[in-house]
Amino acid sequence: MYSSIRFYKAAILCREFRTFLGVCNAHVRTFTNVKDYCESSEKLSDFPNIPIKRIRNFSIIAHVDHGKSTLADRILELTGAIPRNSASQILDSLQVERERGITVKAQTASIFYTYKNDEYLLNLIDTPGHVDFSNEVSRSLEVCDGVILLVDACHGVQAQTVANYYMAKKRNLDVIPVLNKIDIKHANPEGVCRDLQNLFGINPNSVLKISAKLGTGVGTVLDAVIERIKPPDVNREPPFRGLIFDSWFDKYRGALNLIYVLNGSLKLGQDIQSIITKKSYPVKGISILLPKESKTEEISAGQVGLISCNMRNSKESIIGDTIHLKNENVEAAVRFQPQQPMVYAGVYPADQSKHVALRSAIDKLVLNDSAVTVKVDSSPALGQGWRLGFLGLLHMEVFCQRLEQEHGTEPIITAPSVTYRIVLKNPKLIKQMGKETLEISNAALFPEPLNVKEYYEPLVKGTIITPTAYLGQIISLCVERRGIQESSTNIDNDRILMKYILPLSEIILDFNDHLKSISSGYASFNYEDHGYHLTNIVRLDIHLNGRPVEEFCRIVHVSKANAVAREMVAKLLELIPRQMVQIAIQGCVNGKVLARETIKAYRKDVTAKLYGGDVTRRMKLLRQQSEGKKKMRMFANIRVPHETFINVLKR
Ligand SMILES: Nc1nc2c(ncn2[C@@H]2O[C@H](COP(=O)(O)OP(=O)(O)OP(=O)(O)O)[C@@H](O)[C@H]2O)c(=O)[nH]1
Repeated sequence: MYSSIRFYKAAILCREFRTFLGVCNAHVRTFTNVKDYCESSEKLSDFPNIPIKRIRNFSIIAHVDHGKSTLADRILELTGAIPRNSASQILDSLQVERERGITVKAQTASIFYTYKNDEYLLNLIDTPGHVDFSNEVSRSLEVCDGVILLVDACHGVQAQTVANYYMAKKRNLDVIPVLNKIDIKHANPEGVCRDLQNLFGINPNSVLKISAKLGTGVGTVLDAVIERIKPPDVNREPPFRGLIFDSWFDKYRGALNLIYVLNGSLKLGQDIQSIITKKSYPVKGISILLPKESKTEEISAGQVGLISCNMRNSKESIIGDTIHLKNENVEAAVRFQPQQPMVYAGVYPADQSKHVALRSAIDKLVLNDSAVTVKVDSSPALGQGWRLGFLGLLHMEVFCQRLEQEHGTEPIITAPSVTYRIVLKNPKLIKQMGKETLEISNAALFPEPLNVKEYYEPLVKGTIITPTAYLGQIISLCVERRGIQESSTNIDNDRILMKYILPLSEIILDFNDHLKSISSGYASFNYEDHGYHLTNIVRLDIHLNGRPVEEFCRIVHVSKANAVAREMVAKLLELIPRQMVQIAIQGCVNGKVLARETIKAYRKDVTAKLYGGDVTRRMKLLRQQSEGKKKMRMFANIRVPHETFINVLKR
């Protein structure tokens, strides 16, 4: 059976060539038409029989912009999965990824590669680099046996390189160190190799040097994947067991589940059951992502396939769930450790009549972004909505952008906040709440200070890697953000790695942006959870014409209340457009006004039609106008543009 794969290949093969620059033992083909390749039923009919020892499952991990998606493109081209000179960043298929030029979703592609005359199936996962999407990386690593650790040969080891390396090592994955961008003139491969040796003990001789942009050495990377990454440790014997590691919603087929087969095999038409929900479904379709979806009849252990099974309710598809054949007993695969959200924000429909549509959009999107948590919430000003938990501000922005772009909704997003722990002292309130410690992320629910015994805030352990030239400014930034230095290590003569304990609330909004701007883009930052710590916080209210606007209120550290109040009021002055009434913007803590600005009303020239000098008439008209405005102010419905809610929070 397996030999027919080769027969098929011979038929559609345009040409075989050796990698044009790398040292490569492999035979690599290109195809004239990617459709031929993807839609060959003959090839895919033999797919389940590919021996386990000829399968490799691997991810490309790296710091932001070190070239993961570019390398994925070159690998797909080299193996003939996509035609040469296809659109770039083929696996970054979301509109938000193309617009922002970043990967936000891990993407899988199954590719075929011939190495020393043997056919191999490689399952490649391109992962995001930004810390806000590290959930995607850790989820992807659960179904991999090895990783390509890509490092930019100009910028060297960065904060996410360190985090990703340890994430891979913790899972006992084989690591292939690869230096990218060696085509750039000031690349310093030797220096970066030394850093890899100093930091991780990586032998410089094992480091591959490539240019993903030009394709230089990409063949050697594929050879190393086969030589250095172990085949999957799975079993083809029944019973069938599969792990759902990604899912998304298709309007015709319902929830689609990307599964990694751990045991046995799964055939079209069989009935599968979820270990968590106990619900069962007939398998309506099985496809392989080549990267285009290509139908097959069966997949077996070690392989990755997309299953459609008429799962209409997106909540039934759970990342980390184990599926098995109906009425069979299997053990659950190890569940992914869900990452705890770091930032919370309220999401409301701009128009309450769109509530159902927004709820359905959120449900569908959460299916594709399992790191987001959803709780029902309501606000007097914005009506019924939800409180969503995100891994960071960029994650929140991307999610909201996807809600708009992919689902045509227009949500209002409230101030993002971290979760504070508040220990109450008022016995009546404790009884009413049913607990002594409250977890509060919504400033609107902040209890009266006289009822509170202690406040706690979340901390993170941050890793900063920077050239020593920017050290002074970076230390000042960390001090300003209430950071405490834990350690500092020289990576080499020019670069330093520092560990800081920082309050999460001080870094979620713009810490990274500031760090980048003061270091001309050279410093990098990564963080991990570091528990809760005693603190002193207050609720800062923003009043518009004397009325508190709940969506703007924030929990701030006492030492920052004055500065934040002034800053927010000044920002709102810029962001709220002038209107027919005068608008007073005030920042208040416990009823005390800390800052105030006024937006002047438009002054319609009611005297325009008066020609000449009738002063008394002119004054009368102006008086009438001002009386009218007083009335308007009382009923004034101040128009605050949507983006103000997010923009006001960026420093
Ligand atoms: N000169 C040069 N540029 C490269 C090379 N590889 C990637 N780039 C460029 O580096 C930039 C970032 O590349 P991406 O592939 O988007 O990086 P990424 O790691 O996938 O980025 P994220 O997914 O956002 O983390 C792009 O402008 C690429 O064209 C290379 O080998 N040489």
